[in-house]
Amino acid sequence: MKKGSIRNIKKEVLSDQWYTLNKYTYEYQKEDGSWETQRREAYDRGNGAAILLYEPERKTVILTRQFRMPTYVNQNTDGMMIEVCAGLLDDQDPEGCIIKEVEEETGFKIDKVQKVFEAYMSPGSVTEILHFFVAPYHQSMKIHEGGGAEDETENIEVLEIPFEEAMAMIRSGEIRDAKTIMLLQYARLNGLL
Ligand SMILES: Nc1nc2c(ncn2[C@@H]2O[C@H](COP(=O)(O)OP(=O)(O)O[C@H]3O[C@H](CO)[C@@H](O)[C@H](O)[C@@H]3O)[C@@H](O)[C@H]2O)c(=O)[nH]1
Ligand SMILES: [Mg+2]
Repeated sequence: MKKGSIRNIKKEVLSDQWYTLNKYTYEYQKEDGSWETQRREAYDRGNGAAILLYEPERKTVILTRQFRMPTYVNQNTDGMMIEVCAGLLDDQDPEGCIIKEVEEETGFKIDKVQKVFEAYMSPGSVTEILHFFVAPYHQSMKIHEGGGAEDETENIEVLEIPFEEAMAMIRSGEIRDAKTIMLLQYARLNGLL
């Protein structure tokens, strides 16, 4: 039977600039009960929240387009990514965070969101848990242009796209952000649109 317990955990900070890269050394108990020493690096940038805004009558969704440097250095020619609205929690609760993030990034003022699931997005290397939400929107909720917080260099473009077109963009590879694919597929599976 798998034991899977660990002991003697030691943490070493490798980098602590914008976010934190830690290296953990620990003993891991194997199936036969013996202990082996393992080393793993874990990138800690806190937890996050993401949301699909959808308009049931017009069958559209709100997505964002922004430059993502880590993708630019790995096969994404112009570094631009089409994503659902998302942000880091900092010290907020996931629901409060996503409502604020929606207003900053998309310019929509919403007050009700539905949590649909949460997920570790890259469990071998990143500590983050991402909280996933959906919420209907309407043009009357638009209070400004969006684009990201004034003090952050986000330069976010807000897109309103027919749901079917967004699904086709997954197939064509124009959308290849995991959280966005997960929420669009949730919408399809649950008949939101
Ligand atoms: N100066 C500086 N700024 C940074 C750095 N890394 C990120 N930023 C800035 O930090 C801000 C974070 O913006 P949020 O909207 O809060 O987060 P996010 O980057 O959109 O994160 C969302 O997407 C991620 C990628 O899918 C998710 O990992 C995350 O949970 C969240 O959903 C952005 O303005 C970004 O440019 C850095 O190394 N240096
Ligand atoms: Mg964001």
